[in-house]
Amino acid sequence: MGSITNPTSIPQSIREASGHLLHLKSSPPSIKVVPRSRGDMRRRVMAPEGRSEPKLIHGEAGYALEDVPLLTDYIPSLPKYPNPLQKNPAYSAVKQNFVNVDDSVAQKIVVHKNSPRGTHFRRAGPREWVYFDSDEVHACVVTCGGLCPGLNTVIRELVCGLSHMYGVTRILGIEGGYKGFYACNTIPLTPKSVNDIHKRGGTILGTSRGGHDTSKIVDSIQDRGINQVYIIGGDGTQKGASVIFEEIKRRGLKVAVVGIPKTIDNDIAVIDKSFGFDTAVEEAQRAINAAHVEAESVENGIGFVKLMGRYSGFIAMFATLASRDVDCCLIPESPFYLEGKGGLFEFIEKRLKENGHMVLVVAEGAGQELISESMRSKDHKDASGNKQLLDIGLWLSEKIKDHFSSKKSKMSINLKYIDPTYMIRAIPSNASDNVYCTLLAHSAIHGAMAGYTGFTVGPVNNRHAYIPFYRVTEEQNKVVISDRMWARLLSSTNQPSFLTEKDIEEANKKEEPPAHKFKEESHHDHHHDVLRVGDNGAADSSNL
Ligand SMILES: Nc1ncnc2c1ncn2[C@@H]1O[C@H](COP(=O)(O)OP(=O)(O)OP(=O)(O)O)[C@@H](O)[C@H]1O
Ligand SMILES: O=P(O)(O)OC[C@H]1O[C@](O)(CO)[C@@H](O)[C@@H]1O
Ligand SMILES: [Mg+2]
Repeated sequence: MGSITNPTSIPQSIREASGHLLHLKSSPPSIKVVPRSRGDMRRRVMAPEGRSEPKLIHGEAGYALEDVPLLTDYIPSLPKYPNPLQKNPAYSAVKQNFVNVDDSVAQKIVVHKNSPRGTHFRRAGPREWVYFDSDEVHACVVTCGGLCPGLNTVIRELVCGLSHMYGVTRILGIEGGYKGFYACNTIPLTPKSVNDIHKRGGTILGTSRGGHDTSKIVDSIQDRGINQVYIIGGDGTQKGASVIFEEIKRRGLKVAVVGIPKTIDNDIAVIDKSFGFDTAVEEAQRAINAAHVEAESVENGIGFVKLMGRYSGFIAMFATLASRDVDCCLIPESPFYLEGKGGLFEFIEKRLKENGHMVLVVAEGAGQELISESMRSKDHKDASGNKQLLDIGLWLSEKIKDHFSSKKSKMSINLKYIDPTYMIRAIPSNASDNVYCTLLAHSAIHGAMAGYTGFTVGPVNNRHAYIPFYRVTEEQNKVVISDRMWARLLSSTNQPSFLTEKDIEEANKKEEPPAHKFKEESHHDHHHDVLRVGDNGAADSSNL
């Protein structure tokens, strides 16, 4: 048995700092330094109205812990219990059952001799003491937003993990997303009922956009006596979870609110990558292969594939990098133009002359400004307030066809358009995503049992961590076109960047860190912050 420390015995400096921060009322400016005590530098970041103050603990050499709330922050005298994992046969041979209470995960792993240690998050994992007796737990699981491979695996692993690790018997599935709390049925979930759901795509609970009525949701949680809420969803869902946490805290309820990040677009900030992303990239290969076969079988064939990616072009970028058959990849983050020197039409003509065929991949959010210019369309939104995109695939296919069939062009082309967008997210998750989903679910459960709340769980540099909601909702994860990963794509496809000097300037400006981030970390390698897949984790762009 390893380091056994009471989870409430957070070091004095940390407890003082957290307590101090929690009780201060906000006022300008956005960052304030509170008095230092021996080597412990504490800095306070103001929260928007209605949101809890962040729990920030600063230590030596620029160390910063962005901690997550504990139920005991607002319910001080909660009883605690020894973690039942100590007696669990599955864990009997484990050398260190519990993570050290001081363990934290560094957000940046590429450092220089004199660079500050930077932001850290609390490491996920089981704690020696828990704040829920197993019989007392009444958990619920809800899935919100769009589909993503692996949703059913996470549901399964939450149910089996709660049951097998902590002996929990009362777990409720909320049907139909957030509005299901007050407008749909619930279903009891047991290890038996979820046994083989991971083999199916979609979510057995159903999902929805919109319908986030905080009071009704929290009323429902309170009325049903639910005390652990597991919320699986994307950036919008995590914002919703944050509001639910605040309301639960305001009412003083002993309810842990845990977010599990889900997004096929990989647009959630801080975490290495989202579950289902690898599966989606793999499935996209089938469409790209088909496009390639079609294109190379005819004269001047163009295989054109549209993939998902509303604001972030990760699926298109990674599907392109994985495939090697793609001649040009267009993503929302990188502007492009059609006509004239250096434009897309000129490149298509050149590539067709060289190779006789080509494959084009476009993320659905790419080139939206070009379409809206030409169509003068209205801004349509979905039920969650997300912008409804114009179909770049159909629009661009027509534009390419029109261009090459015009009198000006001396080349006739044969374009085949493939739109597999929903097919890549409606499938079950692959093996590695399944394992990832298990770790996410287990980390989420350990956190809730240990009394942590108001957090999203996820891997940061390959270590699972508890991340405060505000950190995953304040910005979206996007492909950074001034990073070397995008350069790798450009050199792999050998396509033009379509960027003007002005675009490059804009791209660099967009990398400015949010205003509240600490000075210590803002002056260096910020780009590592933004491109997790391929930048921060296993495939660190600067190491390849
Ligand atoms: N700012 C917000 N505050 C409260 N609830 C929100 C907010 N934004 C979104 N939600 C709620 O979260 C749920 C899911 O949001 P959304 O449809 O944007 O999907 P998502 O979670 O971002 O997933 P994805 O985009 O990956 O499909 C919806 O029920 C929506 O009402
Ligand atoms: O049609 P739906 O279900 O609203 O989902 C489409 C959107 O969901 C996502 O998969 C995730 O946000 C986007 O890529 C896509 O634009
Ligand atoms: Mg979203």
